[in-house]
Amino acid sequence: MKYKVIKKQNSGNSCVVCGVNNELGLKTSFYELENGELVAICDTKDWHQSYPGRVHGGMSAALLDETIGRAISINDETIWGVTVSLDIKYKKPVPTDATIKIIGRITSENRKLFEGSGEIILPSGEIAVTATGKYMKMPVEKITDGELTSEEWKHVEDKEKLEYIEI
Ligand SMILES: CCCCC/C=C\C/C=C\C/C=C\C/C=C\CCCC(=O)SCCNC(=O)CCNC(=O)[C@H](O)C(C)(C)COP(=O)(O)OP(=O)(O)OC[C@H]1O[C@@H](n2cnc3c(N)ncnc32)[C@H](O)[C@@H]1OP(=O)(O)O
Repeated sequence: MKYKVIKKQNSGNSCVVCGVNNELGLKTSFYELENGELVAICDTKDWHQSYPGRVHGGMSAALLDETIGRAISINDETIWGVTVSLDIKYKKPVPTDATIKIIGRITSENRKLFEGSGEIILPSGEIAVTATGKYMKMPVEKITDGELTSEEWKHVEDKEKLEYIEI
């Protein structure tokens, strides 16, 4: 199904998942959709492998962790969190040199914690990895011991603006 993109989220600078200046990272982009979910898109590379041709399970976990963790900011971009637990199920190999999508959503929230779920979707449309995660809400100044500078957290325009994403 095709969903309208409501907003592209900001990118980090050095983050292994979303950092635009991390040459070995996944350089993932995140889009808020009309259905209230977050979708991430990235190109897996040879240097993200465990076995040849297969993305390292830790990279898949990092992608799901960040996608679920970012989904909380769809309704309030001042909420940040740190992961307290993450449960991953690897159902199919994720190939290197592929464009993959990662979906994340929030399933529950209270004053201190939030929980969510997500999936990695292969180019074929098959679900390769699923996850559930729990996060503790924390002000960004407490997470980083620093300021949220425009270098560390910025809007990056796509070469071609994505209007819709097919999931
Ligand atoms: C400045 C620039 C920044 C720009 C950022 C750029 C790029 C970043 C990329 C993306 C950013 C966007 C969003 C991404 C979101 C997620 C992505 C990945 C996030 C991570 O990659 S993050 C790394 C891994 N993660 C950690 O690094 C956490 C390490 N850990 C701790 O730091 C502590 O563990 C802490 C603080 C969590 C708790 O410590 P604490 O001392 O406060 O804990 P304490 O025991 O006192 O618990 C207090 C109350 O929480 C309850 N509680 C605790 N744990 C619980 C659990 N598991 N389940 C249920 N309840 C729990 C207790 O029951 C108690 O409740 P009560 O008060 O009611 O008794």
